[in-house]
Amino acid sequence: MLQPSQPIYTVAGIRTIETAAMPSAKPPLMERAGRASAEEAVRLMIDRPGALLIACGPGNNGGDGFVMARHFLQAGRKVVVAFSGDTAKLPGDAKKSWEAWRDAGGETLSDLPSAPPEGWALVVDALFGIGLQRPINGRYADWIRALNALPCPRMSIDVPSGLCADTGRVLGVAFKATHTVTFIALKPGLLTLDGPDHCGELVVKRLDLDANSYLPAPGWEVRPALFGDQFAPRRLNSHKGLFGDAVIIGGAPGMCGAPLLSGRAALRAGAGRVFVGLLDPRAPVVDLIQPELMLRPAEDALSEGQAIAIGPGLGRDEAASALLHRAVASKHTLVLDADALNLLATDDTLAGALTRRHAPVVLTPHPAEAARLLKALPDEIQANRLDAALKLAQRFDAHVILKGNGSLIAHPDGRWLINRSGNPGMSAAGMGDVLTGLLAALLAQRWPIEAAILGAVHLHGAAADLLLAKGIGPIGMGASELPDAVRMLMNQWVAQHQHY
Ligand SMILES: NC(=O)C1=CN([C@@H]2O[C@H](COP(=O)(O)OP(=O)(O)OC[C@H]3O[C@@H](n4cnc5c(N)ncnc54)[C@H](O)[C@@H]3O)[C@@H](O)[C@H]2O)[C@H](O)CC1
Ligand SMILES: [K+]
Repeated sequence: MLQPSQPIYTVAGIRTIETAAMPSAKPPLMERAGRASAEEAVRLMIDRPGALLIACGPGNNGGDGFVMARHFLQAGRKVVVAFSGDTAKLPGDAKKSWEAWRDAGGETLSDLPSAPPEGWALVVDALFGIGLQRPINGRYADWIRALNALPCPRMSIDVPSGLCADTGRVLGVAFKATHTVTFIALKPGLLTLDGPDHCGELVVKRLDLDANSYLPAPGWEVRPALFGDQFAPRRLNSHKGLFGDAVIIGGAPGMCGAPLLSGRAALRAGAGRVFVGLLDPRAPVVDLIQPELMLRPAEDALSEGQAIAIGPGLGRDEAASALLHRAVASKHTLVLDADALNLLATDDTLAGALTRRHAPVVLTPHPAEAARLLKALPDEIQANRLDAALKLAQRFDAHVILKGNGSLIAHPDGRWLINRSGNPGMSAAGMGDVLTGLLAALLAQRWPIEAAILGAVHLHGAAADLLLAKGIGPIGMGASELPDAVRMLMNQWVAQHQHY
């Protein structure tokens, strides 16, 4: 009997269902995938009595669809299968699945049928999975457009058809799922670029982890425990020196807002002191909204602090370049953002000096800055974000945060992960400045470099998610609203931390 699947736990909006203990002689992988898909579909159809439509493709993704259809047929549900290929050309397992569907009395239509009067209970995309090789066009594209227009839940098997499982790019046209059941492990393309817009609610079915065709996209499962003692409660016998000095440097004439945003964020994320070095000779000597910030002429701020973030509103003139050279020559942990990245992109001596440093460096480019650094076009960066992030990490021997939907973190040794927090409310001016400030604050508090990077990126997005949950955004969410939400999250995590 088909039972609806029950979530074991939800992390960052992704439910992961551990497959119930399998009989010793495990059924073939496709059987397990098709059944797992059917169990998920039952959950989606609980209050929807109508028929189920499954569109099958020419490969094993289609095979999963035939297995799923057979389970529904044997459970007595009305199920319609559309398959426009040649069953004789189906690959091995998929052919067997189709034959089992046929032998169970299932019929296969060669075109998409029109919806019954009561509408479909659910439509299932079993057209293409990880085997998509080229942009989808012709009849499959017509099917996808027609399915996307249907007013009912839409479920994808493994990968929304038309989405590249590696990069999150849409090849031609892509199925817009309300739910995606992916197998064995998350694929990077489900988590970055256009993946999240096409997956809907994402469920990972581990299927007993048989063929690990993809490395799990690490880092998507971000939980306080990842940060170890960083969230241990503060000792009573504390003083601000214990929480470090963060330094933000930027603020060329007319661009002081950016470093002030970074500085304020650094305060909210717990730095003991925050120095903001401003290039503009007419810059204010105090931030009247946040007088805790210690404003300094930029060249004086360089000698402060444990961690220096340089770039917000820095500008690209001689003075900015000279400051950047001094920062790179320093022994500090360094965060390069915004104009510091643009200067780096055109200054090979800086690049050389960067790779000779001992203290860690973090680059925080958005796609256009990454394109300048790699002498590429922004579209090329977005075409394979993971590749671009890894290339930057290697080229500059630095840790990299490639910002955007599903921000990518790449380390110089080639390890990488994708952040799952955040939402379109972050598409607003100043959000990058806030991230830079968060990073400087965690580094100033002597977080290990990888925890600081993951912490800053995750908290940045999680703060935006918290604001969204309160009805603030996505329209009009302001960068200066994030730091208070970050502070709330960090203190919640401290409260959750085991005290003994
Ligand atoms: N690997 C695993 O761990 C599991 C895989 N399963 C399922 O199998 C698919 C992958 O199957 P595969 O046959 O490799 O690829 P697809 O089914 O995605 O399709 C390939 C099929 O489609 C043709 N094709 C590719 N691009 C196009 C295009 N643009 N237009 C037309 N035709 C195209 C190609 O020639 C092939 O014929 C995986 O996603 C899972 O769903 C298991 O069942 C579970 C574990
Ligand atoms: K699919």
